[in-house]
Amino acid sequence: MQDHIVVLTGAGISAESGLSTFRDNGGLWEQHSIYDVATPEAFARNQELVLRFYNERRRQLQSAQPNQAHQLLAELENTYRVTVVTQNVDDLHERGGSSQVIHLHGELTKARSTRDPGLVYDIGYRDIEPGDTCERGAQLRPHIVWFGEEVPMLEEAAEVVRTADHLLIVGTSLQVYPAAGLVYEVGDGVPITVIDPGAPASVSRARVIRKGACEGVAEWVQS
Ligand SMILES: CC(C)NC(=O)[C@H](Cc1c[nH]c2ccccc12)NC(=O)[C@H](CCCC/N=C(/NCCC(=O)O)S[C@H]1O[C@H](COP(=O)(O)OP(=O)(O)OC[C@H]2O[C@@H](n3cnc4c(N)ncnc43)[C@H](O)[C@@H]2O)[C@@H](O)[C@H]1O)NC(=O)OCc1ccccc1
Repeated sequence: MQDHIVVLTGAGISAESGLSTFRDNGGLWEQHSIYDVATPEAFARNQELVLRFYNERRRQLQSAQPNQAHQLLAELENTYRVTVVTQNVDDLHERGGSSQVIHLHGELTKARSTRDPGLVYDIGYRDIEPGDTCERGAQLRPHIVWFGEEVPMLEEAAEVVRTADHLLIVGTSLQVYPAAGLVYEVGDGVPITVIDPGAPASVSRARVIRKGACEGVAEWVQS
């Protein structure tokens, strides 16, 4: 039975693809307040501003490419069972070749109905405009988990982490919950590796590789 490698990723793994992280200097949350662009209240207050924020990020994503870290994780599937649990809303894991990706916080390339959350549409890199509606005439919104909103994939992700033979954590500050709490679901004695140049100190007994994702994942794969 192949070992099961679970990879928990954050914005840091896409930094070397040119996508800005959230908390680093010049990060997204420096340019925009979470409360103006990433909460249901913000959407109710100023739909146009929120849609523009995600349209800009979707356009940025269209010109971004998966990097060596994304590709190396995909190649691991030749030898191991690999599941990626990501906080990222970009599609770079899939474009890098990963086949098992759980998006905890949604996907930029999808939209959903504001009336019926079950109505989800693939929109590629198209903009969502005020007046764009679902098949029942309700405004569309980004298929993203905003702050204060439930994380529907949480239990499925926790189940995956519980079955890990190795937990690899790449490019996340582990400051957003309940996603950050997933590291505590790993089985006793299961090896944990953190790859992050500014590694958060919070993951006890983890092996830490203080390097960027591309160099760090390459080093880990060789080890
Ligand atoms: C700010 C934080 C304290 N707040 C929260 O966690 C809140 C509130 C909360 C809940 N429980 C708590 C417990 C304690 C405290 C607070 C809370 N959580 C919520 O609101 C969650 C929802 C949270 C999800 C929000 N959506 C996102 N994303 C989509 C949007 C969007 O993308 O626009 S979160 C978003 O921010 C997070 C950013 O974190 P990272 O990805 O780690 O990025 P960051 O910039 O922080 O770090 C980058 C790292 O990379 C490293 N790095 C840099 N360069 C490189 C490099 N080259 N290579 C490798 N690494 C690198 C850096 O060193 C750094 O370590 C990601 O999760 C990302 O998805 N919902 C909820 O609790 O709902 C209730 C509920 C329950 C049931 C029913 C109804 C309601």
